[in-house]
Amino acid sequence: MDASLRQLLEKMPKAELHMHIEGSLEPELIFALAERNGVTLKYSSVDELRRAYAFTDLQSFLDIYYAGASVLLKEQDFYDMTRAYLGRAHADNVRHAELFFDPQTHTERGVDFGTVISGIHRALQDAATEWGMSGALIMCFLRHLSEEDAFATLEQALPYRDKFIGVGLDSSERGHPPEKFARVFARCRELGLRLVAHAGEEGPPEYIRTALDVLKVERIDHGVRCLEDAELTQRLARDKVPLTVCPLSNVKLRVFDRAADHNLQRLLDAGLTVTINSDDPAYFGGYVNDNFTEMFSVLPLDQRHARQLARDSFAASFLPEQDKRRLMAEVDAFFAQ
Ligand code: HPA
Ligand SMILES: [Zn+2]
Repeated sequence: MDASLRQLLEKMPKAELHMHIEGSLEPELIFALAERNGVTLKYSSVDELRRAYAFTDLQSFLDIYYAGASVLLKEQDFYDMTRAYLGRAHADNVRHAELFFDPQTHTERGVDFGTVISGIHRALQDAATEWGMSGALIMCFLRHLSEEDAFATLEQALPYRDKFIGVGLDSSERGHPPEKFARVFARCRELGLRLVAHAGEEGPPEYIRTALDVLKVERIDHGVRCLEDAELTQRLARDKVPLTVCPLSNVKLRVFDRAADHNLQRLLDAGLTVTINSDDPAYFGGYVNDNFTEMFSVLPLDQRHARQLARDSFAASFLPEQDKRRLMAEVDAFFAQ
């Protein structure tokens, strides 16, 4: 890729819409927090932990990801983790970040819901004050757990309703179809929450369809397997349902064998609204700009694609309309230079 295209990708204003905050925990921070909190890890060093990041599928990643999150106990731990991510995102010129968090990973270990959300939220407030970066939180339900568990989590979340804008669905996809959470999502909808779900990452296109029809989600996280179903692809294009695509994640979790095999270009050619995101940057080998530069290095994408991806990152966000328009105008001004 030529240097000027790389510069554009790195410097253009962008939003990140698919990032699990627990997936931003770098091994160094995991060890620092383990020491601070007296938590014993299965790994004896940062290097040994990093060497364990050789995943074969989604589940092999999730096992290590949940183990890493076990060092998070105090409000300050959640703050420090989020602060570190936002600093990296700011350096990548992320102007708006919608972050997933997994409360059940923490409440299961006896950490209070309020501790989790308060620490993450305080870091977002500081990033807004210091860097003018906006942010929002999306609470994810772990789909390998029960509907009852999800309802209990929603109850715990309600006193903090002002601190998150929506809900999502993550963790082990296969065998846990969206309809398992139909009633929880219906309740969240009544509460005025924004709705998203992971679908069509490892799971079949059918899960994308039921996420739309049964859960009534507004965006699909990943969704890359939609291309296996022509009618579904047409529907996604026609209805402008955004897909939050995470290229390095897809390669690390073997959804595609190599970056060059990624279907990003075909998704764009099909007229879909696509955004590029980092998913779990500490585990998958890069932050959002690394995802952009990798895809533009191996696929025949050009400056027009870059502009479209930047614009659509704001268009697909849950920002108020006037903020979307302002940020998309900034993208246009940036590319007009
Ligand atoms: O990519 C993912 N898929 C499902 N669950 C997850 N939880 C963190 N990252 C992911
Ligand atoms: Zn994800």
